[in-house]
Amino acid sequence: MRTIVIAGNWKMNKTQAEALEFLKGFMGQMETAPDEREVVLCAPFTALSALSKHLHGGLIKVGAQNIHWEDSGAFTGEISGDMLVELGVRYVIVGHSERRQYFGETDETVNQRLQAAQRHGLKPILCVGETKQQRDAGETEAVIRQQLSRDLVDIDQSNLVVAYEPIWAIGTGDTCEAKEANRVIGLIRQQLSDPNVSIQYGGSVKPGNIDDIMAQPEIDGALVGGASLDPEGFARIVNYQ
Ligand SMILES: O=C(CO)COP(=O)(O)O
Repeated sequence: MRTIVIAGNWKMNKTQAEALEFLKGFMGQMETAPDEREVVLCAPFTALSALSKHLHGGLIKVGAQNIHWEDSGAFTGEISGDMLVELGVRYVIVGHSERRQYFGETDETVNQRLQAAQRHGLKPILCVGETKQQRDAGETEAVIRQQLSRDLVDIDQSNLVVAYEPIWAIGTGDTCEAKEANRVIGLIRQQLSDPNVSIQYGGSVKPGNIDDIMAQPEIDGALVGGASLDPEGFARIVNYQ
């Protein structure tokens, strides 16, 4: 059975105080959320502890945005699996295009981070997707095939979420057409050995397009950036029809 997973990626937004303020608005609107939808808030490291305390193991899960592959050591600025687990974290985003683009993340380090997440019992959300240039050159399928084949070496697919995030659709308002996202996600599914992996779409998901996206048969959820910062908007996304 494929689980529906709707995750907010707050990126480098919200102080601890702002995260708690968000929860106040968000929780009030979540009472009617269908039980079978997994809802995750992927917050900055500094807000994880406060979020976990307020959510104490309820319907909404806490996620991080990165994890180092070693358990400890001389890795200035990094964070380990043990540190995340201690804070009540359940999910972790790995290989987001912003980390690949700005922080030198490679398929090899993405694979190592995925392995570390699984070793610590965290569910990784692996992000894959093509640039505009690659799409225009007709390379979408090849790029994604290569990312998956390298990122997923020795990864247990029964504890994994994949997010298809076309880079040209991130933060641009230029959402990938729902049918096209469905097509690419279908291709991603063909490359996975476990048919039950949840595959999300990410890239300019908004309250106004979530219903269309979630109506697609291959799409099992969404990874939401900007629109997850607003409690009412994100509640509307979680409560898609
Ligand atoms: O990068 C994203 C989620 O990880 C998508 O961001 P936006 O929803 O702001 O386009």
